[in-house]
Amino acid sequence: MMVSRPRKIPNLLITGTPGVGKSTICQRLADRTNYAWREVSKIAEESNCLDEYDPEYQCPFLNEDKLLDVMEVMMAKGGNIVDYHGCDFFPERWFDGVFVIRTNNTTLYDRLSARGYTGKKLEDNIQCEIFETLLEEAQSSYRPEIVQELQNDSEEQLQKNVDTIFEWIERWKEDNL
Ligand SMILES: Nc1ncnc2c1ncn2[C@@H]1O[C@H](COP(=O)(O)OP(=O)(O)O)[C@@H](O)[C@H]1O
Repeated sequence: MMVSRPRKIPNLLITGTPGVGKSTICQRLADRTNYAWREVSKIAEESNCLDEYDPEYQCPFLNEDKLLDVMEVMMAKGGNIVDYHGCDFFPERWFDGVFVIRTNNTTLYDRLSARGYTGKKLEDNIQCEIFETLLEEAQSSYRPEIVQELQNDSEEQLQKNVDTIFEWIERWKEDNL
């Protein structure tokens, strides 16, 4: 049996509806910390964790079990910034901090339209943000004290969010020496 040891550096989960700014935040954080930015969609694609195409949502089904096996090794030592628009299937023990990124509906609509989303895909993602689906998913999957919601509509908020997460990392390291 694998014995789990405490991590010296934390693992973070950055989650939220597509378009809220997860990648942008992760990129800046990774540059600043040298932690590994784990784009789950990319890992799934590169590691053949995608099953057949879902015509309704215009994206492939994710083989979650296979993906978790692939990621387990990466997560062991800490120093990971995991980026995904879902969070309830990861093991709770992987994460020390969970950040749910939020964006107001009109801004999100513009960002997703600019990305080429239309029709049901666009509407479903806007609904997902309106109904706070990812926030609820995070709150029901992780201890409330490790879940933080960050509003990310403007460049000013973007910088503030990166600072907030960076400071959280520094504090976590001090508290877990
Ligand atoms: N705080 C922000 N202010 C303005 N534009 C932003 C902000 N955060 C992200 N964006 C822009 O919104 C779009 C979607 O961001 P992205 O990081 O790709 O989102 P996600 O990874 O959640 O899908 C990109 O064009 C990005 O440049």
